[in-house]
Amino acid sequence: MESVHHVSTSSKILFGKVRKIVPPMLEKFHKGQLGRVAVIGGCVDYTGAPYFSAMASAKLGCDMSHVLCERSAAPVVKSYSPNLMVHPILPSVDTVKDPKSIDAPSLASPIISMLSRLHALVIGPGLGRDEVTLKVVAEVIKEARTQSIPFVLDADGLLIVTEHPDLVKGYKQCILTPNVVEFGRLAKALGIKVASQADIAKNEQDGDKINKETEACEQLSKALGGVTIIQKGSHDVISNGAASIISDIRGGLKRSGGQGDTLTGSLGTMLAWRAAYHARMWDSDEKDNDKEAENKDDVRAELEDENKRMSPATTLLLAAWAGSAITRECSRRAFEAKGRSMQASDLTEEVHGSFLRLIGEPEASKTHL
Ligand SMILES: NC(=O)C1=CN([C@@H]2O[C@H](COP(=O)(O)OP(=O)(O)OC[C@H]3O[C@@H](n4cnc5c(N)ncnc54)[C@H](O)[C@@H]3O)[C@@H](O)[C@H]2O)[C@@H](O)CC1
Ligand SMILES: Nc1ncnc2c1ncn2[C@@H]1O[C@H](COP(=O)(O)OP(=O)(O)OP(=O)(O)O)[C@@H](O)[C@H]1O
Ligand SMILES: [Mg+2]
Repeated sequence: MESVHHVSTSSKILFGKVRKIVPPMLEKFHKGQLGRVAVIGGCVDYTGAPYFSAMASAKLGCDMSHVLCERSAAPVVKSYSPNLMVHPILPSVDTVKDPKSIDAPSLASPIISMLSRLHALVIGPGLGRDEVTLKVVAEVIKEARTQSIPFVLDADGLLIVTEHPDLVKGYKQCILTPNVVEFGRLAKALGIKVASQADIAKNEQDGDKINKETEACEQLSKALGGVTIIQKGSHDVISNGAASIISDIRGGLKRSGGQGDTLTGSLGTMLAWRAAYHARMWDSDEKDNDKEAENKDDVRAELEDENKRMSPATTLLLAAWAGSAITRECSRRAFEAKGRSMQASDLTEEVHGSFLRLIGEPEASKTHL
């Protein structure tokens, strides 16, 4: 199919480039430099999702993991792990005086005041659909964008985009992670006609199926002004509208809920590391490259040259691909150990092993281990 823009670089080469954006572990670094990530989510109904996301982020290797959740969820999430910093600062209809006339920017201010100290946000795991919460989170998204803080949007966070696409339109520091149903909702909201996954599966051969799905993902990304999207499924399609990468690392066969949370947490840490790479936090052997990748040939050229520094457009796609690959490997390993009894928490325990197997420590770390 002519109209899709696949970058079909091998996984081995991609993992080599992922290693370039993983900060080495050096004695000179202080607490926080390997990543300060906050998950915004957790409400009366869902406490597992923000926990799985924040733990994946921590176990992949960020230094500080925060959860910003609704008041009723906080003691529960805290009880799962003392490693997480849990802040009960997300308002809901139950915690404001008059839910019909709220001052959303002022309710959002405790969260907004934390933003400058964070490297990345994951918005949506277990957020719920409380009308007050969603209005406040929309304010946080606006401010995060103003401050150029990268974020991942998932689950109920995607509902905010479905209702207000302008919040993210054209923002080049975010990743949307819709499942099949969420992708359909987003496409409908943006007036894009896409064949349903069921129709694609019924009518197309494997190669055509991937092309059709990629075409849909590229269209949605373009409609959102080039936002990076991971369309989750039997393989994950990752696109920024101009270039697309397929993640087809083998996963497990159990489809228990909550696996998407390992993905969002991993992405949070990858985004924090990507920011450190672009801030040149450590010495690199890559040659400077001032050009921003604009199309699939530029992206491929940056990915396939071991010694060339990558531009932010390429590292965003690569971070998305790495998060997807790690999650699928976690699922494969957890499924191998647990079979049909596998649960989301089993993926959490596989994050570090998956990182080591797929990516491995950067060279500079090795001398210190
Ligand atoms: N332990 C937890 O706290 C969990 C909380 N979760 C939260 O639950 C809330 C709702 O998430 P949902 O994902 O249920 O979203 P929705 O409430 O939008 O439901 C999506 C529905 O689509 C179905 N579906 C998914 N993939 C499909 C496919 N390929 N083909 C056909 N149907 C498919 C699912 O079974 C689900 O019923 C979110 O806030 C989410 O973060 C989930 O992440 C699961 C784990
Ligand atoms: N058929 C499949 N084969 C292999 N991996 C899959 C398959 N379907 C989904 N996955 C993987 O599982 C992870 C979660 O995707 P899924 O579609 O279950 O998201 P979700 O519905 O948002 O999950 P959650 O229950 O966490 O909200 C992704 O990393 C995806 O690659
Ligand atoms: Mg989900």
